[in-house]
Amino acid sequence: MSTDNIIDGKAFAADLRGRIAASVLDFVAHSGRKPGLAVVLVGDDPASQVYVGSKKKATIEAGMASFEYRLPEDTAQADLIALVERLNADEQVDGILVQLPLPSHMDDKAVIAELDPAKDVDGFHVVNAGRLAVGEDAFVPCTPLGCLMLLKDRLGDLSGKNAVVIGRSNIVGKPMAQLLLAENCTVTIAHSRTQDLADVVRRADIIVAAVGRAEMVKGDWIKDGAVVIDVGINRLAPAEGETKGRLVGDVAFAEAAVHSAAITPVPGGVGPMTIACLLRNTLVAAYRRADLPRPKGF
Ligand SMILES: Nc1nc2c(c(=O)[nH]1)N[C@@H](CN(C=O)c1ccc(C(=O)N[C@@H](CCC(=O)O)C(=O)O)cc1)CN2
Repeated sequence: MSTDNIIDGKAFAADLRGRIAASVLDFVAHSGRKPGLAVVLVGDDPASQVYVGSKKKATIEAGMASFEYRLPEDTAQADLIALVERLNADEQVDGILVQLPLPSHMDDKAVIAELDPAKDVDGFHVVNAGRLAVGEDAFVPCTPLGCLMLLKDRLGDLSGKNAVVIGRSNIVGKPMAQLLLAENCTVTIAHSRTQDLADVVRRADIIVAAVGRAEMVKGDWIKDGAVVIDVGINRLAPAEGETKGRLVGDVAFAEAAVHSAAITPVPGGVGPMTIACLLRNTLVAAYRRADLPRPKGF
Protein backbone atom coordinates (compact mmCIF):
# COMPACT_ATOMS: atom_id res chain seq x y z
CA MET A 1 0.00 0.00 0.00
CA SER A 2 1.28 3.50 -0.87
CA THR A 3 1.75 5.76 2.14
CA ASP A 4 1.32 9.05 0.21
CA ASN A 5 -2.17 9.51 1.57
CA ILE A 6 -1.26 8.93 5.24
CA ILE A 7 -1.25 12.12 7.29
CA ASP A 8 1.79 12.14 9.58
CA GLY A 9 0.39 13.84 12.71
CA LYS A 10 3.57 13.10 14.64
CA ALA A 11 5.75 15.05 12.18
CA PHE A 12 3.22 17.90 11.90
CA ALA A 13 3.03 18.15 15.71
CA ALA A 14 6.85 18.14 16.02
CA ASP A 15 7.07 21.02 13.54
CA LEU A 16 4.35 22.96 15.41
CA ARG A 17 6.15 22.39 18.73
CA GLY A 18 9.36 23.74 17.17
CA ARG A 19 7.59 26.93 16.05
CA ILE A 20 6.05 27.29 19.51
CA ALA A 21 9.48 26.95 21.16
CA ALA A 22 10.80 29.78 18.94
CA SER A 23 7.90 32.04 20.02
CA VAL A 24 8.48 31.11 23.66
CA LEU A 25 12.00 32.57 23.35
CA ASP A 26 10.50 35.85 22.07
CA PHE A 27 8.00 35.86 24.92
CA VAL A 28 10.76 35.40 27.50
CA ALA A 29 12.76 38.21 25.89
CA HIS A 30 9.77 40.59 26.09
CA SER A 31 8.26 39.62 29.44
CA GLY A 32 11.23 38.34 31.46
CA ARG A 33 9.42 35.13 32.40
CA LYS A 34 8.43 31.78 30.86
CA PRO A 35 4.85 30.93 29.86
CA GLY A 36 3.56 28.60 32.59
CA LEU A 37 1.25 25.59 32.31
CA ALA A 38 -0.27 23.91 35.38
CA VAL A 39 -1.56 20.36 34.92
CA VAL A 40 -3.70 18.73 37.60
CA LEU A 41 -4.19 14.97 37.75
CA VAL A 42 -6.53 13.39 40.30
CA GLY A 43 -6.20 9.65 40.88
CA ASP A 44 -4.10 6.98 39.24
CA ASP A 45 -5.72 6.18 35.90
CA PRO A 46 -2.79 4.65 33.96
CA ALA A 47 -3.56 6.33 30.60
CA SER A 48 -4.00 9.73 32.28
CA GLN A 49 -0.66 9.30 34.04
CA VAL A 50 1.02 8.73 30.66
CA TYR A 51 -0.70 11.75 29.07
CA VAL A 52 0.20 14.04 32.01
CA GLY A 53 3.82 12.84 31.85
CA SER A 54 3.91 13.57 28.10
CA LYS A 55 2.43 17.04 28.67
CA LYS A 56 5.10 17.86 31.25
CA LYS A 57 7.90 16.69 28.95
CA ALA A 58 6.53 18.65 25.95
CA THR A 59 6.01 21.79 28.09
CA ILE A 60 9.61 21.77 29.31
CA GLU A 61 10.97 20.97 25.82
CA ALA A 62 9.11 24.02 24.47
CA GLY A 63 10.89 26.20 27.06
CA MET A 64 7.80 26.76 29.20
CA ALA A 65 7.44 26.36 32.97
CA SER A 66 5.57 23.21 34.00
CA PHE A 67 3.65 23.00 37.28
CA GLU A 68 2.34 19.54 38.00
CA TYR A 69 -0.14 18.57 40.72
CA ARG A 70 -0.91 14.90 41.35
CA LEU A 71 -3.72 14.47 43.88
CA PRO A 72 -4.94 11.19 45.41
CA GLU A 73 -8.05 9.46 44.05
CA ASP A 74 -10.08 10.27 47.21
CA THR A 75 -9.42 14.04 47.02
CA ALA A 76 -12.56 16.02 47.92
CA GLN A 77 -13.98 18.12 45.07
CA ALA A 78 -13.78 21.20 47.32
CA ASP A 79 -10.02 20.67 47.69
CA LEU A 80 -9.57 20.37 43.92
CA ILE A 81 -11.56 23.58 43.44
CA ALA A 82 -9.43 25.31 46.10
CA LEU A 83 -6.31 24.34 44.07
CA VAL A 84 -7.92 25.66 40.85
CA GLU A 85 -8.64 28.97 42.62
CA ARG A 86 -5.00 29.24 43.75
CA LEU A 87 -3.82 28.59 40.19
CA ASN A 88 -6.29 31.16 38.82
CA ALA A 89 -4.60 33.75 41.07
CA ASP A 90 -1.02 32.64 40.39
CA GLU A 91 0.77 35.17 38.13
CA GLN A 92 3.28 32.55 36.91
CA VAL A 93 0.49 30.33 35.58
CA ASP A 94 -0.91 31.17 32.11
CA GLY A 95 -2.72 27.93 31.45
CA ILE A 96 -4.52 25.43 33.69
CA LEU A 97 -5.55 21.95 32.65
CA VAL A 98 -7.48 19.46 34.78
CA GLN A 99 -6.87 16.03 33.27
CA LEU A 100 -10.07 14.12 32.42
CA PRO A 101 -11.66 11.82 33.35
CA LEU A 102 -11.96 12.88 36.98
CA PRO A 103 -12.81 10.22 39.60
CA SER A 104 -16.50 9.30 39.63
CA HIS A 105 -17.28 11.19 42.88
CA MET A 106 -16.44 14.47 41.13
CA ASP A 107 -18.52 16.58 38.76
CA ASP A 108 -16.34 17.55 35.75
CA LYS A 109 -18.57 20.48 34.80
CA ALA A 110 -18.56 21.97 38.30
CA VAL A 111 -14.75 21.83 38.43
CA ILE A 112 -14.24 23.26 34.94
CA ALA A 113 -16.66 26.09 35.76
CA GLU A 114 -14.19 27.29 38.41
CA LEU A 115 -11.35 27.83 35.87
CA ASP A 116 -10.52 31.38 34.87
CA PRO A 117 -11.63 31.33 31.18
CA ALA A 118 -8.46 33.33 30.32
CA LYS A 119 -6.37 30.37 31.59
CA ASP A 120 -8.66 27.60 30.22
CA VAL A 121 -6.18 26.26 27.66
CA ASP A 122 -8.32 23.13 27.22
CA GLY A 123 -11.15 25.34 25.95
CA PHE A 124 -13.69 23.41 28.05
CA HIS A 125 -15.18 26.33 30.05
CA VAL A 126 -18.67 27.39 28.89
CA VAL A 127 -17.36 30.91 28.24
CA ASN A 128 -14.90 29.55 25.67
CA ALA A 129 -17.49 27.12 24.23
CA GLY A 130 -19.92 30.05 23.88
CA ARG A 131 -17.32 32.31 22.28
CA LEU A 132 -16.50 29.61 19.74
CA ALA A 133 -20.21 29.13 18.99
CA VAL A 134 -20.77 32.85 18.28
CA GLY A 135 -17.53 33.27 16.31
CA GLU A 136 -15.54 35.23 18.92
CA ASP A 137 -11.88 34.66 19.74
CA ALA A 138 -11.84 31.64 22.09
CA PHE A 139 -9.65 28.90 23.42
CA VAL A 140 -10.61 25.90 21.28
CA PRO A 141 -10.31 22.33 22.65
CA CYS A 142 -6.96 20.90 21.60
CA THR A 143 -8.07 17.76 19.76
CA PRO A 144 -10.49 19.44 17.31
CA LEU A 145 -8.04 22.33 16.86
CA GLY A 146 -5.37 19.78 15.87
CA CYS A 147 -7.81 18.07 13.46
CA LEU A 148 -8.57 21.41 11.79
CA MET A 149 -4.86 22.17 11.36
CA LEU A 150 -4.31 18.78 9.67
CA LEU A 151 -7.31 19.31 7.39
CA LYS A 152 -6.25 22.79 6.31
CA ASP A 153 -2.71 21.59 5.69
CA ARG A 154 -4.02 18.91 3.30
CA LEU A 155 -6.95 20.70 1.69
CA GLY A 156 -6.21 24.42 1.98
CA ASP A 157 -9.57 26.19 1.71
CA LEU A 158 -12.37 24.06 3.20
CA SER A 159 -15.16 26.32 1.96
CA GLY A 160 -18.17 24.47 0.54
CA LYS A 161 -16.95 21.00 1.52
CA ASN A 162 -19.45 18.50 2.92
CA ALA A 163 -18.14 17.55 6.37
CA VAL A 164 -19.55 14.80 8.57
CA VAL A 165 -18.53 14.73 12.22
CA ILE A 166 -19.39 11.42 13.88
CA GLY A 167 -19.80 12.04 17.63
CA ARG A 168 -21.35 14.91 19.56
CA SER A 169 -19.19 15.22 22.69
CA ASN A 170 -18.55 18.66 24.18
CA ILE A 171 -14.80 18.04 23.92
CA VAL A 172 -14.50 16.90 20.30
CA GLY A 173 -17.67 16.54 18.20
CA LYS A 174 -19.42 19.84 18.95
CA PRO A 175 -16.34 22.11 18.80
CA MET A 176 -15.16 20.28 15.65
CA ALA A 177 -18.50 21.01 13.98
CA GLN A 178 -18.26 24.70 15.02
CA LEU A 179 -14.74 24.97 13.60
CA LEU A 180 -15.77 23.41 10.27
CA LEU A 181 -18.81 25.69 10.09
CA ALA A 182 -16.54 28.69 10.66
CA GLU A 183 -14.52 27.46 7.64
CA ASN A 184 -17.74 27.52 5.57
CA CYS A 185 -18.19 23.76 5.37
CA THR A 186 -21.66 22.23 5.16
CA VAL A 187 -21.62 20.31 8.42
CA THR A 188 -23.57 17.24 9.52
CA ILE A 189 -23.19 15.95 13.07
CA ALA A 190 -23.95 12.22 13.20
CA HIS A 191 -24.43 10.30 16.44
CA SER A 192 -25.78 7.07 17.94
CA ARG A 193 -29.37 7.83 16.79
CA THR A 194 -28.42 8.81 13.22
CA GLN A 195 -30.27 6.70 10.66
CA ASP A 196 -28.36 5.21 7.69
CA LEU A 197 -25.00 6.41 9.02
CA ALA A 198 -23.15 4.71 6.15
CA ASP A 199 -25.17 6.75 3.61
CA VAL A 200 -24.59 9.98 5.54
CA VAL A 201 -20.83 9.32 5.59
CA ARG A 202 -20.80 8.38 1.87
CA ARG A 203 -21.78 11.96 0.99
CA ALA A 204 -18.86 13.51 2.91
CA ASP A 205 -15.73 15.15 1.49
CA ILE A 206 -14.40 15.35 5.06
CA ILE A 207 -15.06 12.75 7.76
CA VAL A 208 -14.09 13.28 11.40
CA ALA A 209 -14.71 10.13 13.44
CA ALA A 210 -14.92 10.65 17.20
CA VAL A 211 -17.23 7.96 18.54
CA GLY A 212 -14.91 5.78 20.61
CA ARG A 213 -15.88 2.50 18.87
CA ALA A 214 -13.07 0.47 17.38
CA GLU A 215 -13.06 0.39 13.55
CA MET A 216 -16.75 1.28 13.31
CA VAL A 217 -16.40 3.32 10.09
CA LYS A 218 -15.93 0.88 7.23
CA GLY A 219 -13.96 1.33 4.00
CA ASP A 220 -17.03 1.20 1.75
CA TRP A 221 -18.55 4.17 3.64
CA ILE A 222 -15.80 6.43 2.32
CA LYS A 223 -16.36 8.39 -0.90
CA ASP A 224 -13.35 8.19 -3.24
CA GLY A 225 -11.12 11.20 -2.58
CA ALA A 226 -12.52 12.04 0.88
CA VAL A 227 -10.22 13.12 3.73
CA VAL A 228 -10.60 11.04 6.89
CA ILE A 229 -9.59 12.24 10.36
CA ASP A 230 -9.73 9.51 13.00
CA VAL A 231 -9.92 10.78 16.58
CA GLY A 232 -10.59 7.37 18.19
CA ILE A 233 -8.00 5.64 20.36
CA ASN A 234 -9.26 2.13 21.14
CA ARG A 235 -7.21 -0.74 22.48
CA LEU A 236 -8.22 -4.15 21.11
CA ALA A 237 -8.08 -7.29 23.24
CA PRO A 238 -4.64 -8.93 22.93
CA ALA A 239 -4.40 -11.42 20.07
CA GLU A 240 -2.77 -14.78 20.72
CA GLY A 241 0.89 -14.31 21.65
CA GLU A 242 0.42 -10.58 22.40
CA THR A 243 0.65 -9.15 25.93
CA LYS A 244 -1.06 -5.91 24.94
CA GLY A 245 -3.81 -5.42 22.37
CA ARG A 246 -3.24 -3.21 19.31
CA LEU A 247 -4.35 0.45 19.29
CA VAL A 248 -6.90 1.20 16.58
CA GLY A 249 -9.06 4.18 15.70
CA ASP A 250 -12.78 4.51 15.01
CA VAL A 251 -12.09 3.89 11.30
CA ALA A 252 -11.15 0.55 9.70
CA PHE A 253 -7.86 2.06 8.53
CA ALA A 254 -6.62 -0.31 5.79
CA GLU A 255 -9.96 -0.46 3.93
CA ALA A 256 -10.63 3.28 4.35
CA ALA A 257 -7.12 4.18 3.12
CA VAL A 258 -7.94 2.58 -0.26
CA HIS A 259 -10.67 5.18 -0.89
CA SER A 260 -9.42 8.28 0.90
CA ALA A 261 -7.25 11.06 -0.53
CA ALA A 262 -5.75 11.43 2.95
CA ILE A 263 -6.26 9.67 6.28
CA THR A 264 -4.82 9.90 9.80
CA PRO A 265 -3.43 6.70 11.33
CA VAL A 266 -3.85 5.59 14.95
CA PRO A 267 -1.45 5.97 16.66
CA GLY A 268 0.53 8.84 15.14
CA GLY A 269 -2.29 10.91 13.67
CA VAL A 270 -4.50 13.18 15.76
CA GLY A 271 -3.13 12.15 19.20
CA PRO A 272 0.23 14.00 18.97
CA MET A 273 -1.63 17.13 17.79
CA THR A 274 -3.58 17.27 21.07
CA ILE A 275 -0.47 18.01 23.13
CA ALA A 276 1.05 20.36 20.52
CA CYS A 277 -2.19 22.38 20.48
CA LEU A 278 -2.17 22.53 24.28
CA LEU A 279 1.23 24.23 24.06
CA ARG A 280 -0.13 26.53 21.33
CA ASN A 281 -3.06 27.57 23.55
CA THR A 282 -0.72 28.13 26.51
CA LEU A 283 1.55 30.32 24.38
CA VAL A 284 -1.45 32.39 23.21
CA ALA A 285 -2.71 32.67 26.82
CA ALA A 286 0.70 33.93 27.96
CA TYR A 287 0.89 36.58 25.22
CA ARG A 288 -2.66 37.74 25.99
CA ARG A 289 -2.08 37.92 29.75
CA ALA A 290 1.15 39.90 29.19
CA ASP A 291 -0.76 42.25 26.84
CA LEU A 292 1.63 41.45 23.99
CA PRO A 293 0.46 41.08 20.36
CA ARG A 294 -0.18 37.47 19.37
CA PRO A 295 2.91 35.96 17.68
CA LYS A 296 2.75 35.52 13.88
CA GLY A 297 1.41 32.15 12.73
CA PHE A 298 -0.66 31.55 15.88
N1 LIG B 1 -8.06 17.83 30.23
C1 LIG B 1 -8.00 16.98 29.19
N2 LIG B 1 -8.23 15.69 29.38
C2 LIG B 1 -8.18 14.84 28.31
C3 LIG B 1 -7.87 15.32 27.02
C4 LIG B 1 -7.64 16.71 26.85
O1 LIG B 1 -7.40 17.23 25.71
N3 LIG B 1 -7.71 17.50 27.96
N4 LIG B 1 -7.71 14.44 25.95
C5 LIG B 1 -7.65 13.01 26.19
C6 LIG B 1 -6.28 12.46 26.50
N5 LIG B 1 -5.13 13.15 25.91
C7 LIG B 1 -4.70 14.29 26.49
O2 LIG B 1 -5.00 14.61 27.60
C8 LIG B 1 -4.35 12.55 24.87
C9 LIG B 1 -4.75 11.37 24.27
C10 LIG B 1 -3.92 10.75 23.31
C11 LIG B 1 -2.72 11.30 22.94
C12 LIG B 1 -1.79 10.63 21.99
O3 LIG B 1 -0.81 11.20 21.60
N6 LIG B 1 -2.07 9.37 21.63
C13 LIG B 1 -1.16 8.59 20.82
C14 LIG B 1 -1.25 7.14 21.25
C15 LIG B 1 -0.87 6.97 22.69
C16 LIG B 1 -0.76 5.52 23.13
O4 LIG B 1 0.12 4.82 22.63
O5 LIG B 1 -1.55 5.14 24.01
C17 LIG B 1 -1.52 8.67 19.35
O6 LIG B 1 -2.73 8.77 19.04
O7 LIG B 1 -0.61 8.61 18.55
C18 LIG B 1 -2.33 12.50 23.53
C19 LIG B 1 -3.14 13.11 24.48
C20 LIG B 1 -8.55 12.65 27.36
N7 LIG B 1 -8.40 13.51 28.48
